[in-house]
Amino acid sequence: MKKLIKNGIVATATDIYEADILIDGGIVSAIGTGLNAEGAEVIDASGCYVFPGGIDPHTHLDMPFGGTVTKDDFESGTIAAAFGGTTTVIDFCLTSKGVPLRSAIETWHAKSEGKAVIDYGFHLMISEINDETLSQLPAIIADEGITSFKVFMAYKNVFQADDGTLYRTLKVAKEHGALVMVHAENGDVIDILIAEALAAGNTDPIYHALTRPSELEGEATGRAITLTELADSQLYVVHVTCAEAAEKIAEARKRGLNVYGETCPQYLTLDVTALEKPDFEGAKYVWSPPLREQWHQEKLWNALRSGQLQTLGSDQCSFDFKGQKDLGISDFSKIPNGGPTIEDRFSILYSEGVAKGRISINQFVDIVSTSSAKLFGLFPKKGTIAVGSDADLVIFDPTAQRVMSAETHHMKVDYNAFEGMSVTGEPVSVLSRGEFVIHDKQFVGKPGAGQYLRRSRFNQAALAPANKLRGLSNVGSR
Ligand SMILES: NC(=O)NCCC(=O)O
Ligand SMILES: [Zn+2]
Ligand SMILES: [Zn+2]
Repeated sequence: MKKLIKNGIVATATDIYEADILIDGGIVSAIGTGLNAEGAEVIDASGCYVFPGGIDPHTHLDMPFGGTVTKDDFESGTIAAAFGGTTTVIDFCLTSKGVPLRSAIETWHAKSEGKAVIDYGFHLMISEINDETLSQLPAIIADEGITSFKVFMAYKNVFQADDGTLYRTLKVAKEHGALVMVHAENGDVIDILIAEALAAGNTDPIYHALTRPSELEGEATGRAITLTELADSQLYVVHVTCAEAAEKIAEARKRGLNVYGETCPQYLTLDVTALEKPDFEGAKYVWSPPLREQWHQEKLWNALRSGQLQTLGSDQCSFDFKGQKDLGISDFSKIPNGGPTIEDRFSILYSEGVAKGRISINQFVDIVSTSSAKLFGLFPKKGTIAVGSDADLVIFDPTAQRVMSAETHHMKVDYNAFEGMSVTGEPVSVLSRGEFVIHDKQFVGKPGAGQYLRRSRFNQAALAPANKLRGLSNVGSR
C-alpha cells in the first residue's frame, strides 16, 4: 500500500524544506507540497523532521570477542538500532588465519539471515594476505558486494595484522575499488605496556586507558596514512578518539589524500574518568581505543564540523556488566572491550550536535547517514531522501526530552553507557523500504525483513560535493 507522509520538514545533507513524501513499492515516488494519493495511508509528520534513515557504518553484532560473545545479535541489535533512528547497519565479518574468507562470510550470513529487522551489509576483516586470499577478494567484491576491508593494527595475538598485510590490502583495494578501514593503535607497544602494568600489580579498569595512550593512536593513524599514500589507495580510520589521530587525518586530507575518519558517540560525550568509577564499574567504559581526557571532545566536534571526520559509527559491541565485563575483575586486560551504543548514536548526535549548536541540521544528516552511504557504496539508494531512493525514513520530534537509561533501552545488555544523559529529540516512527519498523515509538517490524546489501565499489567522486559543502575545497584533487 502507498504511504503519504504529510506536513513534515524534509532534511537531507544539502536541503531543508517543508514537503510531503509519497512512498510506493518501498521507494520514494514523489516529493512536493500538497501531495495527494488515493488510497494511500496518510502519516501526519507535523512538527517533525523527516530524515533519511541513519546508517551505522560500524557494528559488531553476535561477535565472539574476549572469551565471550556480544550480548546483542542481529535481531536485538537491529531492533535497538531502529528504535534509535538507524535503518542500515554495516557489520564486521570476522575472519581468522587459515579459514577461507567465503566460509567466514557464510558464518555472518547465518548470523543475520532471518533476524535483522533493517537492511545490513558486511565489511570483511583481513587477517592475512597470501595467494589464496588475494585470489578470493575480486570475486568477493563482485558477488558479495563487500567493498570495504578491515585491518586491525592492534589486539596483538588476536586480530592484529602486520604492516605488510595492511599495505597489500591497500593495494588490492585500490585495484578493485574497495575502501580499507583500520583500527589504528600500535598493538605491539600496547602489549608491552599492558604486561608492565600487570607486572606492577595494576589490574583496575583505569589501566586499560593508561596502557593505550593517545600517542599510540596518533602514531598508528600516521603509519596507516603513509602506507595508503605509498599504495596510492584509500583509507577510512574507524573510531577516532583523540586530537593526535584527528590531526593526522586532517593533514593527510589537506595534502589531497583519500583519507576519511569516523568517531563514535562515546568519544564525543564520555571521558577517561569514567574508568575510575568504584566497584569495578569503570569496566562498563572499556573501549579500545579508550575514552580520553575531556579536552579531546571539542577537537572531535571541530573535526566533524569542518568535514575532517565524516561519519559517526556506534562501534556497538555490547557485553553485560554482570557475567561478561567481570571476566576482567582481577585483570583489566581480560575485560571484554566495547559497549552498547547502537540505539543512542543518532539521538546523541542530534542532541549534542544540532540542539547544542555545534553542527547544522544538514551536517547532522551527512554525518549520521549520507557520508556513510557515499563511502560504502550505498548512495543514492540509501542516505538521502530523493525520488527513487529507498523509503528509509525517520520521523523525528525535535522537541521531545528524554533520559537515556537501561530501564528504557531496547538493547539486551544490562547497562546503558549513557545512563542519565538528557537528550533533546526522539525518533517517533521509522520506516525501512516503506514499511514501519517503529510506529509511534512501538516496534512493529519483523525479524528477517532486513535485506542483505550488496554494495557498489568505492567511488571517490561521490564524496566530493558533500565535503565541499562542509568547507573543504581540496578533496578530490588527487
Ligand atoms: N572498540 C571496542 O572496544 N570494541 C569493539 C572492537 C573494535 O572495534 O575494536
Ligand atoms: Zn576497533
Ligand atoms: Zn569496532
